[in-house]
Amino acid sequence: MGVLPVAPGETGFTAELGRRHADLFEAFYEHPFLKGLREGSLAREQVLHYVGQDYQYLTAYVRCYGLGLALSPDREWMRFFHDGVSVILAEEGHAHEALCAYAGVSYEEAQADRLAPSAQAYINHMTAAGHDTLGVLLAALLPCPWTYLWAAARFTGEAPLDPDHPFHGWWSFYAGAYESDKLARTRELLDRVAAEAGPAERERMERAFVTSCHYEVRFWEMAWSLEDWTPPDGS
Ligand SMILES: Cc1ncc(C[n+]2csc(CCO)c2C)c(N)n1
Repeated sequence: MGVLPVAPGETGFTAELGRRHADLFEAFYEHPFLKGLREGSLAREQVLHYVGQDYQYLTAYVRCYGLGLALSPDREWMRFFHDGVSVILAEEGHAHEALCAYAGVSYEEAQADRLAPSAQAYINHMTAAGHDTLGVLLAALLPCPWTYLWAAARFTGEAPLDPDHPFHGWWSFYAGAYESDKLARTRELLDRVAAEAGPAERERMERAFVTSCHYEVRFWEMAWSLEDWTPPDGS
C-alpha cells in the first residue's frame, strides 16, 4: 500500500472514507495514464482524448455546483458553491494548457464533440447525486479535488519537479496552493453534514463517494484506451 490520503490521527466522516477506500486512491495513482503523466510518456492522442473529455467534465461539474446552490440551506453554503464555480471557470483550464502544448494544438482544437461512455457515466452519477441531499451531492463531488491534489502532492513530494518535464504545468497546477484550502473546506462541510445525517443518508453518501472514486480511475482508463462508442465486434 502506498501513501494514505489521510494523515494519522485525522478524525471525521471524510477521514474514515479516505482510510476505508485508500485502495481506490492507490489504483488512481498507479493507473498507466497517471504513470504516463508522471513519466512524460503519454501518446499525443491519449492526452487529447483526456483534454476533450475533461473540458466537458468540468462544464458538468460547474452545473453540479449549480445544483448545490439550489440545495443550499443558507448563505454560507451558497458562498461555497458560488466561489467554487468562479474558481473552476477562471482557473481550471490552465491545467489543460500544458497538455494542449504537449499535443501541439490550441484549446479550441482539443474540444470533443461527444462524451465518451465513462465520462458520460461519471457526469450522470454526479448529476443524480445533485437530486439527492446536499450531503450525497458533496460526497459525489469530493473525489474530484481529493484524488488530483493528493496525487500531485505525492508525486511532487517524491522529488523536485524537473522544469523541463513535459507536463510541468499540469503537475504544478494541482500541486500548487490552488484548491488545497477548497479541498479542506469541502471535507469540513461534508464532515458537518455527515454528523447530522442519519445512517441511511450516510450510507448513500459513502456509496456516492466510492462510485466517484471508481469513476476517477475509469476516467484515466477511458483516455488511456481512447474509449469511444464503437460497439464490440462480437467476435
Ligand atoms: C475527471 C476529473 N476529475 C478531477 C479533476 C480535477 N478538478 C476538476 S474541478 C476541480 C475543482 C474542484 O473543487 C478539480 C480539482 C479533473 N480536472 N478531471
